[in-house]
Amino acid sequence: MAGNKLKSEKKEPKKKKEQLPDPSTLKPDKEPEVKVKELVKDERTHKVLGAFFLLLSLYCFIAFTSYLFTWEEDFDKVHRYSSSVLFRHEIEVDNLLGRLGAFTSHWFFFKGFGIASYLFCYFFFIIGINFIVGRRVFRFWRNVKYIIFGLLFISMTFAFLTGKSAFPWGGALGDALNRWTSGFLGKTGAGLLLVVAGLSWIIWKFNVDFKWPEKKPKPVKEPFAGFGEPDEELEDDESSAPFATQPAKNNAMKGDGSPITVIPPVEEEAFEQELQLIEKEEEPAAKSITYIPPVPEPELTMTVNEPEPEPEPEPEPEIYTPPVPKKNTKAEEVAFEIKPVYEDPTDDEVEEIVPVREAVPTDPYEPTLDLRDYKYPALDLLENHGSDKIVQDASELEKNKNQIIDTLKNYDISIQKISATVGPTVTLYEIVPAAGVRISRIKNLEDDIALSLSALGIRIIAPIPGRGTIGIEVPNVKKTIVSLRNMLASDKFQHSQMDLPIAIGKKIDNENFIADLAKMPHLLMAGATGQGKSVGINTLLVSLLYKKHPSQLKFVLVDPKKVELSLYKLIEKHFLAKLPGEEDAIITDTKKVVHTLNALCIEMDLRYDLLKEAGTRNIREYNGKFTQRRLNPQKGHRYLPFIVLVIDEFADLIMTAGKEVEMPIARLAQLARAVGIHLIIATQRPSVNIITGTIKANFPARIAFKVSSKIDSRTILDIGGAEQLIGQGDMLISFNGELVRLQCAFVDTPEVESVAEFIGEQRGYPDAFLLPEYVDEKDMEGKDFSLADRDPLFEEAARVIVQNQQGSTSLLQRRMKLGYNRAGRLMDQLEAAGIVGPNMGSKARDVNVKTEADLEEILNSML
Ligand SMILES: Nc1ncnc2c1ncn2[C@@H]1O[C@H](COP(=O)(O)OP(=O)(O)OP(=O)(O)O)[C@@H](O)[C@H]1O
Repeated sequence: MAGNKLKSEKKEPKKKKEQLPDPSTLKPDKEPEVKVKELVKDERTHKVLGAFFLLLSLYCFIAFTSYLFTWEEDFDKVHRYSSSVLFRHEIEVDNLLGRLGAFTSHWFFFKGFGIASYLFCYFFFIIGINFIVGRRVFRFWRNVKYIIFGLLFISMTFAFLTGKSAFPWGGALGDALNRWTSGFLGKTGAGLLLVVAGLSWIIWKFNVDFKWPEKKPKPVKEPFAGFGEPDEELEDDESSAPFATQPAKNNAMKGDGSPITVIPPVEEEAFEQELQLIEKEEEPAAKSITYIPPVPEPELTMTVNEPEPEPEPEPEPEIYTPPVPKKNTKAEEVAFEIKPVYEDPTDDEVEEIVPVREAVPTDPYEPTLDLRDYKYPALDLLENHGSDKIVQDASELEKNKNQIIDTLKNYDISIQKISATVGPTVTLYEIVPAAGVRISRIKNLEDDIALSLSALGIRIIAPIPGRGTIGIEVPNVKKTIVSLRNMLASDKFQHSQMDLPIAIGKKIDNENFIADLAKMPHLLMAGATGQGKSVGINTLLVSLLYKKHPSQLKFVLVDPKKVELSLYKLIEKHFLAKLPGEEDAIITDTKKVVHTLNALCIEMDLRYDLLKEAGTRNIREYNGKFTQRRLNPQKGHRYLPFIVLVIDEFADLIMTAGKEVEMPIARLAQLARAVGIHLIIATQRPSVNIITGTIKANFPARIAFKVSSKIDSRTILDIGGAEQLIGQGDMLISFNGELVRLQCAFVDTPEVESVAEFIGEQRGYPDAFLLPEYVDEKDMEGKDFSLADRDPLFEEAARVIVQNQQGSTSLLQRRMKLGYNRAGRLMDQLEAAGIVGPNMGSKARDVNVKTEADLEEILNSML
């Protein structure tokens, strides 16, 4: 490099001399082209344009509004002189924005679109905002379509309704449309056309649900025999009416009216078999071919492991559809079968009961029916970044091999055999040393070998575990980008039955490294800035989005840097979880992070209670039982989605909140795996005060991108090596006791954006998934026993206790989604109010109030 530099410096004066005779001719040609391009791309140009459009929008708005009041006075002047009014100083107009305002408004209102002209203010506004913010806050083409429809529809409607009014309500366009349509269809026909167009738009936009009012089925007790008393609230739920079955509580809360049903326990089906099958995962063996180059020494052969055959003209499925249990269709069939019975009842009460008994046992709960129309993102939303074909340069291989042999020879180390495996970023040379050579000697020569190969990022693995060889990894001159698209298209990912499959990257032998986050069960990522952490996080998140349904997975995203995860805001109503009452689902504020982590701990405790009550050991067994309808939603049971907590900059949090953050994270990391809560934590600074012993002990799976020192590498991986990586997604993953070098799959921000947009545009839940409420201990201090300062949930808690006649704190926790401390405090307040008796150790407290009527009296007297 330095040599090159010197050469070019030396040459420069010569060049100048040659060009002296005609220096001016080239300049004017080149410069403007570069400048215009740069100018168009320049962020500042966008901001200036943004400001211009916003002002234009405001200008039009003021001019139009002023026109509404001054049009009569200004009409003659503007109409008579047309555009020349702009240049006649003697003409005075009343419009607030002078002659230009009067002329523009006249032009838009009278000659154009009437009152619909306000849509232009909106149009300029959205362009302005998009330019200023620097991304598509408003979707341009969609808005253009709405605006064109609005201009036609509103102008014609106003022209139709206002008839011969002097004010140009519909403008020239509205009048013309109205005249033509009324002539063609008649006045009534034109009116009907407008009504139909208006209604069609409303239906299209809001997907209005037309439901015939249904009769309320009489409460039925028998089908619930296995569950105890049915809940009033559920009986009243109208969405359950057609089949006289009850929606599961969590589905009902999400309110999409899907006929998801709660039914009595059924006999165990072959469901368990299905769950067991999920465990199996086949790993296609990497093929290898042998290539023997002309080696001078007789014993030395060289083996090149060919990359796995290209994901051949892979029949890429247009839309990836994960295996949804066939039971889906079954549920629908049942629904259709039942309907006729319900429509034609001779005796309402009897007919309504029958379907419940018949339909129930065959209809397993299917969480994906919450959003039954949900479409998984298609692979073509992602890009192919170059070909995934690994470039093998035979001369480069030969040269490196000879250099390794020579270097070792210089230190009197002879070898028996050398082979090479070419990966996407590095080539692994495996050496079998001659008998009697000590491995530590080769290891100590790491730097010398690196120097002689004049390459950065040499890593020596001595010995390669389980192979009896010594590995030397040398970076390839030409690296290959591993596209996430190709990894997601691979059979291994497509047919994976893992709970939370994540496509991480490619191994040196070109095999896809796809792992199950649920088994990891948490992941710690570290890497110096700019080495590929953010891309890595996106890769993991996008993999999960391609495989999971919104009902099965929720993300809690913590982004102290505020920009890295903001793209995922679009999927808030599908995949994000947040605290009740929070506006933003993506958490950027440290205080809120502490609350969210504690809320997650509460969710974890609640889930453990549910698991315990269901007699299950983990989320899989629990959800299995729930889908088989063996758990009663009225007792607080619900389908549990996996929750993945992602923290993009952990160091930042520890610096600002220290123990407050560390404690809940350590708790979650220790306990949350069984209840389906998994953590992905990334940090730029892997120092020991950030990645403490407690944290490390609970994150067995760790990823290191390039770090700045060997110490950092040791902190994260317990071994050096990550400082030798070459950046741009080159990484080491320590998982299952193995250390593997991978090239991280690459997904670019626009790809993530289009996946998020694709999901965000679909119908979602009414809100993000709500985590349990967390009340800061400090906020509640001193309020414990004072009835005047009762907890806001006091009355609700009292009702829960009296309805169930069970004075148990864990009942309050489960039913009201509360943490242990708050539930305990509520119980103390209930005791102070005489509603429950004193604490009786492990037994539930006595409930002193026997009926709800008595309770209401007590509550009223406390007001
Ligand atoms: N897997 C990859 N394959 C190819 N190039 C990559 C890969 N990962 C990252 N890069 C390149 O490296 C650049 C920096 O990556 P990224 O933004 O993920 O770094 P980072 O570690 O998150 O940095 P920071 O901590 O400053 O946010 C990317 O813009 C991209 O060009």
